[in-house]
Amino acid sequence: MKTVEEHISDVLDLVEPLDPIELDLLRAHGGVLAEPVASPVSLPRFDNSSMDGYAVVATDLASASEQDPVQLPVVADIPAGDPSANAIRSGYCARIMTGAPVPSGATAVVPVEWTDGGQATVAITRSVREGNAIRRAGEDVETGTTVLRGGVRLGAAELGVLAAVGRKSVRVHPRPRVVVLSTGEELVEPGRPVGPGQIWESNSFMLTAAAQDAGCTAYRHGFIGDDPATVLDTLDDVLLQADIILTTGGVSMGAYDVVKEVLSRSGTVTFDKVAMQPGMPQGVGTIGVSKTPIVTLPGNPVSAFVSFQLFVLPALRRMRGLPPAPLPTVRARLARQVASSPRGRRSYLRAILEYDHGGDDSVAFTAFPAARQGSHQLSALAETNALVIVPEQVTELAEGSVVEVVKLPELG
Ligand SMILES: Nc1nc2c(c(=O)[nH]1)N[C@H]1C(S)=C(S)[C@@H](COP(=O)(O)OP(=O)(O)OC[C@H]3O[C@@H](n4cnc5c(N)ncnc54)[C@H](O)[C@@H]3O)O[C@H]1N2
Ligand code: MOO
Repeated sequence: MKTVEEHISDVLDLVEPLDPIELDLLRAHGGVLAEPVASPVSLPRFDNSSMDGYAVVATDLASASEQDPVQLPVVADIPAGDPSANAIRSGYCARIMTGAPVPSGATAVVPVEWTDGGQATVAITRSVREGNAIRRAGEDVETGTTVLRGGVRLGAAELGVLAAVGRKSVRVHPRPRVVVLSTGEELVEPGRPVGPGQIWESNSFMLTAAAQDAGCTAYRHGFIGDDPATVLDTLDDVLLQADIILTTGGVSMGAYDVVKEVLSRSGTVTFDKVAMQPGMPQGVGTIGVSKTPIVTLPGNPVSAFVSFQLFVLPALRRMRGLPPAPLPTVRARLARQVASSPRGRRSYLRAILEYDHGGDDSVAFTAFPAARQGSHQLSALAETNALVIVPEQVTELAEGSVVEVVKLPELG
């Protein structure tokens, strides 16, 4: 059997960062920057006031006090955005608002709270240090400084920085387009009646959402039956809209395992058993002249979910221009025993992971494995936030054992 690591590496080998495109800022949100961005200007661009008050020559106020305020004539009124070149000299002041350019000659700004708020002349009751309440040009960013390096994910703060340095658009690796297609003759659209032997389709909803959570644009193509010609035609149809295709079902040993049958004849997909539980039957390769990557996940819902987290997520990260890191793991103490795990396969047990600050050693988490661990038992998955790893050669674990645990992505 193939190891988990071998399969991770085979899936990763199929993908590369998507070619960068220029996108307006809000469309670039969630994308990964494909260029370093330097600021063409200083930030702040000009000396400006950080408070509403009066621009003064600080030395004029050396003697100012509550009892003996200094009176100054107000020779200008400077709102934010004022384009005029204001100036003051000793013995005068200008009323100024937050963000307004400091007039030449001024050496400090006195907040309005230290004054009587006068408009023709103002009485100032406190002295002020040089530079008070003045934000100097370039003290945030100097012209030419790199404000964002290539490879960063564009979230709220990054978009703010880009706009602040005047960028309208940037080059980003776009969100990968993921098409999700499930197969199975037994499947019925939720909301429709189910007949004997039929079940409501769930994998494609789950994986489409998982791909969206992973920063992709995901399309739920839905599901198709087990007719090889239809599967082939459908794959042909979705090729154009996909950077990567995910299928579920039809990859094990059954007489009607249609994905395996069709893709064994066309494309480069190889099918293997991976030494893990759940998620043993897996396939990966490319299809079409475009050599679109395709990952064929097993049909059991828990198997499909776990396989997505282990194999597909790192590949999606690489396509987005990020390092293809796996999900993080932590060490945790088992809150209950694991009675059995198949020898020779690595188990990923669905579990609730809790931070345990009362721990008396370096293990700061406790893992509560779900009671229902079947590949079909989706309800247990819905309550969990982690996967306990039981190594290939371990067949049981006592309560209290320290284990490695994969943290599943948190909802954003
Ligand atoms: N003789 C063998 N049988 C099986 C083996 C094996 O090695 N030898 N492997 C088992 C394992 S492990 C898995 S996992 C499954 C994988 O089977 P397929 O990928 O071929 O999936 P299906 O047979 O189509 O479906 C399996 C199971 O999941 C349900 N299913 C499928 N698609 C959906 C969907 N979109 N939404 C909800 N549920 C779905 C389906 O009804 C089946 O119950 O094979 C084992 N068998
Ligand atoms: O290995 Mo299959 O993926 O559990 O049920």
